[in-house]
Amino acid sequence: MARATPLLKDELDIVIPTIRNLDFLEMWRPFFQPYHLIIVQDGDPSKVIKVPEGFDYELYNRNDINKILGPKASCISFKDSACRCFGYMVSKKKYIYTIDDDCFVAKDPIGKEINALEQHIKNLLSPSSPFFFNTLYDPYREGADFVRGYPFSLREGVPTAVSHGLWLNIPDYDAPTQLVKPLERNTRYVDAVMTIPKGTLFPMCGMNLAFNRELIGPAMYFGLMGDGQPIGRYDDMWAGWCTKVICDHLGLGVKTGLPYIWHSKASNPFVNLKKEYKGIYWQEELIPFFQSVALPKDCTSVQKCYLELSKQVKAKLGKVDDYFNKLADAMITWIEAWDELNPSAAATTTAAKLPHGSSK
Ligand SMILES: O=c1ccn([C@@H]2O[C@H](COP(=O)(O)OP(=O)(O)O[C@H]3O[C@@H](CO)[C@H](O)[C@H]3O)[C@@H](O)[C@H]2O)c(=O)[nH]1
Ligand SMILES: [Mn+2]
Repeated sequence: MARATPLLKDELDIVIPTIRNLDFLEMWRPFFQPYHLIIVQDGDPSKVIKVPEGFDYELYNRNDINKILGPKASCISFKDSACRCFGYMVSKKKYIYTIDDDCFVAKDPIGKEINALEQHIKNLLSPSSPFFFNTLYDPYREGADFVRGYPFSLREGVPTAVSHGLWLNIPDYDAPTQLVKPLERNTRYVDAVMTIPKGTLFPMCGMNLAFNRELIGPAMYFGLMGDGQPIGRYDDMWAGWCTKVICDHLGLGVKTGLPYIWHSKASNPFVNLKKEYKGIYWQEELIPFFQSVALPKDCTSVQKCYLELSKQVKAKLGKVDDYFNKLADAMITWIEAWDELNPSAAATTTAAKLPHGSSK
């Protein structure tokens, strides 16, 4: 029987930020080989990154990024995994999956290898239900449905923009938690996918993440981190907070849960603490800011939402630290660069029809 064409084979790019050889791909070969990879090489551009034979990929190092973006390259972080967002920008595909190079194929409770990419695709291709919580989790999953009392007017759901996967073994803990619980491993496999309700923020981890680039790509800017910046390991968090408020505004869904990957390497908690510590107290001001963000009705595209967000970041967070003035400017540069590299798609995302006529 002819082998079925892998789902979204020509509509999805896999983006990998890296500072090392990509031997980890050997384990993913059965699942990733049919797909195009975009490798964003961080750090020393003269280092040669070895990619296993048989993968179709494009690789960008810092020299390439500077050449392609010119002065706008200033918005792409250096010496931090945040550089991965350059891969989102240069991709021409509808979907993105991004994974770290210390993430491997996990096994489910019956020992079956998990095709994380396949599960993310299922998550992205089925609707989300942000306006009313379904207690039986994902109602669109085989063998589940909406439970009694769930309004029929809401059962159509909304388009899914983001699929946030999880991790067995090394959990994505912040440095203080890592220091207090150095031996803790995540062994709990929760067989669930759920939509994060509208109005609720979440800590988006970039390790095992997929999204619909056409719906939400311009919001997936992994904020300025690494070399020359006062903070690290908040790039994905920043992108997640911006993405969620924009998804809520445009009536798009964000899911979390399956699939799991096996996260193999715990990074150094002391190095992590140095990177994170400002973020640990800044976020006590950032979260109330994002919770109070109101985007005007005329923000009908991701780009317009993002530029409005940048304005509010500068106005309300610039006083927290000058870093946020820089970040607000970098957010604008990111959109300019995005639209330069993606002219046809620029400013096209329109607000999905909100059920119940609900609006901001
Ligand atoms: O300077 C760098 C360092 C690393 N990378 C690449 O980025 C990912 C993640 O690196 P690593 O696994 O060492 O980091 P973690 O502490 O486990 O995870 C952090 O990364 C983010 C999640 O993706 C988040 O901030 C933390 O969870 C690997 O692919 C490295 O090769 C890099 O590009 N530049
Ligand atoms: Mn890691």
